[in-house]
Amino acid sequence: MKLEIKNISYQYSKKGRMILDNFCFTADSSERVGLTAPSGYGKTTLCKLLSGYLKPEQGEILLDGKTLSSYGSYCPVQMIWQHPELSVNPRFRMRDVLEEGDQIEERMIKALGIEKDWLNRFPSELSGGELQRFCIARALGEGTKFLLADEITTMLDLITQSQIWGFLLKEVKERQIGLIAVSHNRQLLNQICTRQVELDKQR
Ligand SMILES: Nc1ncnc2c1ncn2[C@@H]1O[C@H](COP(=O)(O)OP(=O)(O)OP(=O)(O)O)[C@@H](O)[C@H]1O
Repeated sequence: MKLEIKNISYQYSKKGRMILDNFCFTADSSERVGLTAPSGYGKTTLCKLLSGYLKPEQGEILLDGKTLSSYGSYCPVQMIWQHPELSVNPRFRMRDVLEEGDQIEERMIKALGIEKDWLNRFPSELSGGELQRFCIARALGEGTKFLLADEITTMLDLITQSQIWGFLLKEVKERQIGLIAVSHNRQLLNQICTRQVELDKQR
């Protein structure tokens, strides 16, 4: 599948800076693309546009030639955020957090090291690494075709980082899910990506 960004422009307010200005980009689901740029250049904004959280003022985003909204209620481009505690409903038990997504296979829960007992807890009763595992599972529903990983392991220790990336790489390769990974860690991107793209500062 092909994810295309055609001439996207975006600014948060009319008087604000153009975060993306006539920006174009294409990725195939066989690829793992590393997205780099200094802080504030618009990497997260681009991910939010790509996953439908923000609407572009100009331009379009197409998956295999069709707009994301034409794919129904589950967006095939899923985003995993840097701060898992901000991306889950604090009033939901973890079992319900998982159910917000598409159908999630039991084997993924196991492979991510999610323990049965955690399913009954609230987000505040888990560590950041434990919580991020749930966010990763939730983003990997059956209908996912592209995964956007925005600094998803920055706050985790090296062992947890390596477990999470080991799982993710295997999963995206086996299921032919395209990956766009945002990180300031070049070494990580060199290891996991098939190519890297530097986002330029727009005017
Ligand atoms: N909701 C918002 N309202 C107004 N401006 C915003 C909003 N969100 C982000 N911005 C601004 O948009 C610019 C791009 O932010 P973004 O988070 O996309 O950058 P980034 O490249 O991901 O940065 P970092 O590497 O620090 O995470 C920044 O100048 C930021 O202050």
